[in-house]
Amino acid sequence: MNKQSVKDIDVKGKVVFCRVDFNVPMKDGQVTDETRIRAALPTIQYLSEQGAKVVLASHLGRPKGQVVEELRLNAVAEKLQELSGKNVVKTDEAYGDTVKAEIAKLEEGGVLLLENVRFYPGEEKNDPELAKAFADLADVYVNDAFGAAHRAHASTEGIAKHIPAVAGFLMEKELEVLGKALNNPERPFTAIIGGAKVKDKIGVIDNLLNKVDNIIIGGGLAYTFIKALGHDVGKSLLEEDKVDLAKSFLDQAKEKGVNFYMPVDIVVADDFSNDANTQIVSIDSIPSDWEGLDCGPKSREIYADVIKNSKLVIWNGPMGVFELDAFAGGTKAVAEALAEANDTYSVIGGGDSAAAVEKFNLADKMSHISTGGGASLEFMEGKVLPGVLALNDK
Ligand SMILES: Nc1ncnc2c1ncn2[C@@H]1O[C@H](COP(=O)(O)OP(=O)(O)OP(=O)(O)O)[C@@H](O)[C@H]1O
Ligand SMILES: O=C(O)[C@H](O)COP(=O)(O)O
Repeated sequence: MNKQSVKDIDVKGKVVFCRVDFNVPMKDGQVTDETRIRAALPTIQYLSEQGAKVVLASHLGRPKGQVVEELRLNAVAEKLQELSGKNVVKTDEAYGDTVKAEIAKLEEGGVLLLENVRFYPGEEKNDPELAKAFADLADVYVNDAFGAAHRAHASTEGIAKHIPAVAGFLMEKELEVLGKALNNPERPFTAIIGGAKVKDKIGVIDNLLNKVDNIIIGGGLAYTFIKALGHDVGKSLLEEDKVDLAKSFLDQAKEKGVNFYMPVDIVVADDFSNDANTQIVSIDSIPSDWEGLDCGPKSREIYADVIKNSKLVIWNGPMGVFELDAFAGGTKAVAEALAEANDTYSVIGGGDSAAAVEKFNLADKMSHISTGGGASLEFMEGKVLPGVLALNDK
């Protein structure tokens, strides 16, 4: 990496604004997967041991510039305290005089977590004033939020214009491992894209079509493609205004010789719950009152075959609503195929995909579990991540 890291600077006695990605899955106010918090610990511990005053900043969810009570970082602070064994001070704001006063009370090695930075409209707009307000809290900026490095926001990019800016250990490790896989990828190279953030992910496919040999589409994303083939999708997740784009991807895949795999059968349900009535239907027979929540057994077999014949697989986004056992089969089948494919280098990206692999106890069978979802995808597409670009060169 040609960017400076925490090892290149002296942080003793300095206030370090450390951007982390604590955008973790939550349920009923509790953190349900702590992978991203654990992943940030080496940098936090190091800064603390070096005598820095560690001010952590993160987003959680998409509160769209407003305070959303359920998206406060209090539960995250508690989890961090438990995992790090350090007292973690939590502020209810992310900048300003009250925060400054709390930072002034921190001892060397102390750790403080700011409130969700996305409670402020300026964060996602990369507002220079907000970036300056963040910078005013600290002497040094450390970016360890690989998962948010594809966003040019005030706490991931703007702040780096004001104070010395370096990478944390997690950021370094992610760039190194993913960079190795990407430069000269082993082939066949397969991308598996699923999940629910259709708008985010559909654009990524455009670039991947120039890189990979196989694309597997699953999860909520699949229905926009099923619609593009001219089939009705009932009540399934659908991004109507992306149907034409999906169509064009199918054409491009043909032109470029990329094998494009979509579900051939679907588990549909009459309700979004474990107790729903379900049936397995082919993609041209989704009943109008039902919604597709998982891929069916035939699709799973096809996907497993492609995976086992690949040398490099990147996987982002679950194949179905894996949180509900009734719709976890497709995601589990993909995870198992990856676990069994000994000759395949597997890169898992995305909070939910990582959580799924954990849930099936297969995490240690994967080659690399990235803490980045969209970030790992954009990196693998070959894009320069703004959060990385903004850091000081070596
Ligand atoms: N068919 C479907 N209908 C509705 N939701 C689905 C469907 N399939 C999967 N999902 C949901 O998609 C969610 C995950 O989507 P998401 O795009 O956030 O993936 P991710 O792996 O977390 O990636 P990222 O970190 O980039 O967000 C899960 O909560 C899952 O229940
Ligand atoms: O979960 C992620 O991929 C990162 O935390 C970024 O979140 P975002 O997609 O809401 O920007």
